[in-house]
Amino acid sequence: MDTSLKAAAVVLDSVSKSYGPVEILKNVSVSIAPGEVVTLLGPSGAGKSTLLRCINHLETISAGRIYVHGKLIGYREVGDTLHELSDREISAQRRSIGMVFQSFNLFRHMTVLQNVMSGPVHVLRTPKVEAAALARDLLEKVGLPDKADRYPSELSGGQQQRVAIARTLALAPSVMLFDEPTSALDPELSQEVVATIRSLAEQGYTMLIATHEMAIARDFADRVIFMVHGEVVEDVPARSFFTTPRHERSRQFVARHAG
Ligand SMILES: Nc1ncnc2c1ncn2[C@@H]1O[C@H](COP(=O)(O)OP(=O)(O)OP(=O)(O)O)[C@@H](O)[C@H]1O
Repeated sequence: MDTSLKAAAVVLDSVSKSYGPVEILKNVSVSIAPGEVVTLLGPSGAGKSTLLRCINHLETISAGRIYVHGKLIGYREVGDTLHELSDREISAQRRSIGMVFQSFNLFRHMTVLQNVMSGPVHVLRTPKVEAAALARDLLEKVGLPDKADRYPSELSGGQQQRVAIARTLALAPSVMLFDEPTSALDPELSQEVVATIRSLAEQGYTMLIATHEMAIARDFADRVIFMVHGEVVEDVPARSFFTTPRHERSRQFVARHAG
């Protein structure tokens, strides 16, 4: 394995993904360094969600390789042959990759605290007292220290998404993937979630964020990867994507979304 591959947090090496005859990701190669914050932009249907879902093996890729911190995702390589990992091994890999979804996915029958501690207790077998202390720290981190005993239905959408972020952090992921984390929220609540993501960025988390929220891309992301029809059209520092987009499609996208 070459050293750049080992040093990167996430590597997609010539990844393709098809559903039947339709190619959704086309030969995508991307590398993300530890601590980097990368936004994935592109029109609806570009393949952003699919790309994120391939990284934690929620989707099986059709060709190429994906590595997270040097570990091949979903497979074991023996010579030139790939052998699929067992469900157990795949679950273990997923644990190190946090994913935050558009729809929060909280357990409705559990309190906020129980939601955040559920991963450590059930997945990592952390003792409950320790898991509760960790969960309280994380609720503090996402700005919700006073909501521990509430149920998700008692919170705003923005607060629920911040609980979902705390729950993902509870498994101490080495990489965080966000799939449209603000698109179910109205603009004011989106801003709370953006502020939480910004604070994680400042703390050095490695993050790949598919979003239509330009504030994330423009204000604190390091890089923008712009996709159209399953292909990476631009992979550039965030600032230059907005000031000097290179491709016609990027120019149109910036004009439409970034005012
Ligand atoms: N399970 C599936 N079977 C067949 N086609 C699929 C499946 N999942 C996604 N697709 C197709 O793959 C393409 C990319 O979808 P994807 O959700 O990854 O795009 P996206 O860039 O995230 O879009 P959006 O911004 O609207 O969320 C779309 O044309 C979609 O219809």
